[in-house]
Amino acid sequence: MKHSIPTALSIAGTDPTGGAGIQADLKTFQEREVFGMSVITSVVAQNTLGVKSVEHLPIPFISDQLNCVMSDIVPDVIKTGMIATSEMMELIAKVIKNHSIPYVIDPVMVAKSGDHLMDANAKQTLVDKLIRLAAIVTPNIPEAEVLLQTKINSVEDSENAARQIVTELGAKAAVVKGGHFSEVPIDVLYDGNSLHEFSSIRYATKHTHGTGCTYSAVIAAELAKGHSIQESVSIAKKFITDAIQFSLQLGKGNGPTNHWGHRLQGLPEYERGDVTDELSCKN
Ligand SMILES: Nc1ncnc2c1ncn2[C@@H]1O[C@H](COP(=O)(O)OP(=O)(O)OP(=O)(O)O)[C@@H](O)[C@H]1O
Ligand SMILES: Cc1ncc(CO)c(N)n1
Repeated sequence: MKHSIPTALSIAGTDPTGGAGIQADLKTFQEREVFGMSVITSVVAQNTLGVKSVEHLPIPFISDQLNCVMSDIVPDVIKTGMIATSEMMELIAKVIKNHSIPYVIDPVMVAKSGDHLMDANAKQTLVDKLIRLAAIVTPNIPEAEVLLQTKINSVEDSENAARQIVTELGAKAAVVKGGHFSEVPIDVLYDGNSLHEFSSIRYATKHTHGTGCTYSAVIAAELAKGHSIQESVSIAKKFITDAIQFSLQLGKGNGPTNHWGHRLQGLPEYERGDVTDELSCKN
């Protein structure tokens, strides 16, 4: 049954400080006016400084969570973030195959703090079992390098990588994010037909914890509304740029982005609350 409002399911790990993982996804879905749901794969004790410890939930319990959602409110889109083990990936692949729902993969491997969030041997399972089911895959540069066993040093390399994730690994589309480039953060999308570039200015800020989660959650939300891949990525790029620009200055390390930053664009400074405009900030 088609719902009256768009719905999105995030399957991912947690961030108790609220900037990444499931928490970032739900905040983003809400900002995009999509009803957000979540299935937790791993509970992560982390903050803006790093990861302290991780508890993977048992496979039968992840399966129960998935069944509860899928048997009751079938989402218009499914997004996965942190999936740490091959067993979790195999379970999720089965669920995705049983439904024809657009599937967004953020292939989370390593947190900004450098902590590993995916088992080394699960990387091959990701390629073998999940990538081919994706409507779009959203790797950052190090993740695209792992997926393709190649080096990415330029926008041209990103273009080749995005194309290869589609033609060789079987996803319908791929966007290679440019956050790890040292200069302009250019994201490169290959939608199965052509290449598209999305760029913004680079903010000299350390508050980029959860940018990838937030960005892919916007793409998922827009796909749930029926937008095209190209429109969805374009909206995601604007949303994340605003979220980085209007930083909250929270935490002792790499702080979270501002999920309501898009609402502050154009408002006079005195109406923005306690946020920092990274454009006028001397870092
Ligand atoms: N300093 C910055 N200024 C402007 N845009 C940025 C900056 N850093 C990242 N971005 C943009 O944010 C989005 C997410 O990219 P990024 O490469 O940071 O993802 P990520 O590494 O997966 O993030 P995370 O692992 O923290 O969730 C992309 O659109 C990227 O271009
Ligand atoms: C749970 C989780 N997912 C993704 C990331 C990457 O930002 C993170 N730090 N934590």
